[in-house]
Amino acid sequence: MGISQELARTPSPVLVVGTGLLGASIGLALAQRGVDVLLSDVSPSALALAADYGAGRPVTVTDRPVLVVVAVPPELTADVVAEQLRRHPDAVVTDVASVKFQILARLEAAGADLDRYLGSHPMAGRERGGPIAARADLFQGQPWVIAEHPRMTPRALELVERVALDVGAVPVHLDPAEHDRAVALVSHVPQVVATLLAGRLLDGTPSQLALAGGGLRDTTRIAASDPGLWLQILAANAPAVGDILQALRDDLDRVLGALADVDAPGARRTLTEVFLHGNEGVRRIPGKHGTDATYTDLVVFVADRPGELARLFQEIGEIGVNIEDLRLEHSPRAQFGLAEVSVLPERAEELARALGERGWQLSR
Ligand SMILES: NC(=O)c1ccc[n+]([C@@H]2O[C@H](COP(=O)([O-])OP(=O)(O)OC[C@H]3O[C@@H](n4cnc5c(N)ncnc54)[C@H](O)[C@@H]3O)[C@@H](O)[C@H]2O)c1
Ligand SMILES: O=C(O)C(=O)C[C@]1(C(=O)O)C=C[C@@H](O)C=C1
Repeated sequence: MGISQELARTPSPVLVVGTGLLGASIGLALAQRGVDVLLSDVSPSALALAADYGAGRPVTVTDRPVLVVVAVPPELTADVVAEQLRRHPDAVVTDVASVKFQILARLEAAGADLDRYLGSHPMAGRERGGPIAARADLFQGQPWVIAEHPRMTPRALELVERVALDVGAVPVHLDPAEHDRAVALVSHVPQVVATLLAGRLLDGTPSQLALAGGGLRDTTRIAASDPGLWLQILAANAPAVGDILQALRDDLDRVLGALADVDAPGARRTLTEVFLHGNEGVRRIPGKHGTDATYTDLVVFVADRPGELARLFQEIGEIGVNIEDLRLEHSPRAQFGLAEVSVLPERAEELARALGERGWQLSR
């Protein structure tokens, strides 16, 4: 169901350049909120398909976007951003590429108008590209990194934050270099490891592979990702990814040493420690409460007024649902905060409905 126009914080029109998975998903989510979304792509079929799915309408020469969202492959991003800054001298331009430092450095070297550029990165995606894989709810409750830099204007920050919130994401503010180090750990190295692991399956016989279960599927889903995209991501973040892979190689060497003689003194302890570290690591993933308990997260908008959060908790109590976990996100310039409430999955729908009836706005 569409969401009414008044709810959109993002001003119209917004131009999305690159209508693949990310661009079409952003278009769908914004269009559902009533934003006038303009679309552009070098591929006529990607453009037509995104428009057919309802992600927006093809841009015309007379259109004057307030904001441009560049969603093209990483190695083209700096050039396309620079071109959009020139073409639309009054617009703020953002991009959604998976790496941030190199793009900013290239724009700076090219003398681009950095006041109106502010890079970003939604931490949500899929292993399949193209508008056919796009989803309006792709960004729900996911972090959306805003890669702040000293020259950006408050208006640029405000517009990018509004888009992130309108598509249901949670804005996170990070410096571009800090962003690249973080995603090396939580996204780029996991991709390399999943890819290497899946590559090993080439040695498996059909009867061996027929036994594949949930464990293998959980650890290899992203190995189906686009090699071209990932080549560009790794090339732009090579040192940070390399550092973590070196540490991983040391870990593998320890496991290999223990496996070479499992009866040697210390070998079993080494293997146990590897597993205990893994248990500890998985518990550190926010929203992932160990391996034996899963909750459903609801993201509720909370007005920036005294007592609002207390009222939310009280009403959830009245509805009779227990809060299992809670995360708060409040951006200094926004007039509201986001409360991410984790509840038992079987109670989530009932809670969402009851909160909606009581006038709370949920990000979905
Ligand atoms: N795939 C993910 O999971 C994911 C997640 C977060 C961010 N990103 C980032 O989003 C960006 C887009 O990735 P995607 O997965 O949507 O890729 P995609 O291949 O699905 O879409 C990219 C689109 O850009 C178009 N394009 C290429 N060059 C262009 C140009 N010069 N002008 C206009 N359009 C052009 C292509 O025709 C294609 O339709 C990348 O920078 C990627 O790093 C991807
Ligand atoms: O879930 C997936 O399929 C993804 O590939 C998403 C994922 C990630 O690693 O989390 C991949 C790359 C993007 O830059 C952001 C998100």
